[in-house]
Amino acid sequence: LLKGSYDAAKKNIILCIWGCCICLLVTVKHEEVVIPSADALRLLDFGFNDFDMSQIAMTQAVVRMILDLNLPQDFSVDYKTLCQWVLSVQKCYRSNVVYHNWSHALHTAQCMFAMLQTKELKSNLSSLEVLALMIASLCHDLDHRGVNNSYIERSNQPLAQLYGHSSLEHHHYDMCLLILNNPDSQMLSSLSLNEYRACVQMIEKNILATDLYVENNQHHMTPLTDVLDLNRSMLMTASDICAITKPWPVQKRIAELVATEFYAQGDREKYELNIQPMHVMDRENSTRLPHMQVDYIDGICSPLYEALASICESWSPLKEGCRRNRKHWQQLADGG
Ligand SMILES: CCCOc1ccc(S(=O)(=O)N2CCN(C)CC2)cc1-c1nc(CC)cc(=O)[nH]1
Ligand SMILES: [Zn+2]
Repeated sequence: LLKGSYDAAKKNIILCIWGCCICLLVTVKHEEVVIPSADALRLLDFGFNDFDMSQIAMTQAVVRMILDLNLPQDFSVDYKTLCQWVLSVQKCYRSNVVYHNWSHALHTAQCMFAMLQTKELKSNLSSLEVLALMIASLCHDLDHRGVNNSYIERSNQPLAQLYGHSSLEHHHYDMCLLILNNPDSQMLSSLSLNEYRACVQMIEKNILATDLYVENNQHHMTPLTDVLDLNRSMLMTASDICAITKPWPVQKRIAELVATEFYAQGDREKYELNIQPMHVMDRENSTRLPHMQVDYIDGICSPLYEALASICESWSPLKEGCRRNRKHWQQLADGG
């Protein structure tokens, strides 16, 4: 009897080892064969755009970026959880929003990835900081409705009741945590408690940093504010607004998407809320668009990209792209 059960047990063990090998092979093969390389997807190129990519290709691009940053190895994230997490994030962007959608999230994450992969940055950021920056880049506009904070506050949407200022950014962060804590997509499940706390705290700061129009004047920042926080929010903003640095045909097309979304909000303010929309959101001023873009570049974009290029030479393409687009917008503003 003993001998028999021993043989049966041995057979089971061999079977299950075989099983593991097979599924391991499939996983490795699956990962190796299906996900194109960063070069093939042009993920290291600041001129990257995802206009001609299918939903699947966009998912693969995110998986490739996370794999190339060694994050699954560093934080023992299994491949299935990684794919589930990416797909969940992708699903929580609204396809009926013309600008603040999954394509914008991918553009933001790809710019972050290209900056992170420069030799200067690779060395002096910890893997945990890189993880927090990539998660925040992908999640920073989750479930965006195509309207800004002031519309939400003035239209008394539930979100306004929920949060005071920066209501949208708080909502994006909450959605990000929701997905991270969902059993099938727990990317952070292997982190220690301290690592987890540090990571979600950085993710919150990174997402709140993308509220472009919050007063960032110095007296709000405590004198001891960690310079790295400032740098992290500079990296987040640089990635968030990277469309202004893209080749002119790409910048022109994205500006049209931004304008379409802004004017749709302006229309809703006029006809639903009976209030006068902000200058920027009123389609009556659409002839002023090139002037506004020049002001946008001079007021927000150039100072940021000039500063970044002075910190890290490899980021100069962002500054140059922004300068080229300013020339195009200035020509249009001059009636060119
Ligand atoms: C393209 C339609 C017009 O787009 C703009 C018009 C004005 C300004 S602004 O910096 O002068 N400023 C913003 C703060 N408001 C409170 C006052 C006005 C920015 C943009 C703009 N923003 C983004 C980021 C979403 C992308 C983009 O390409 N352009
Ligand atoms: Zn954004």
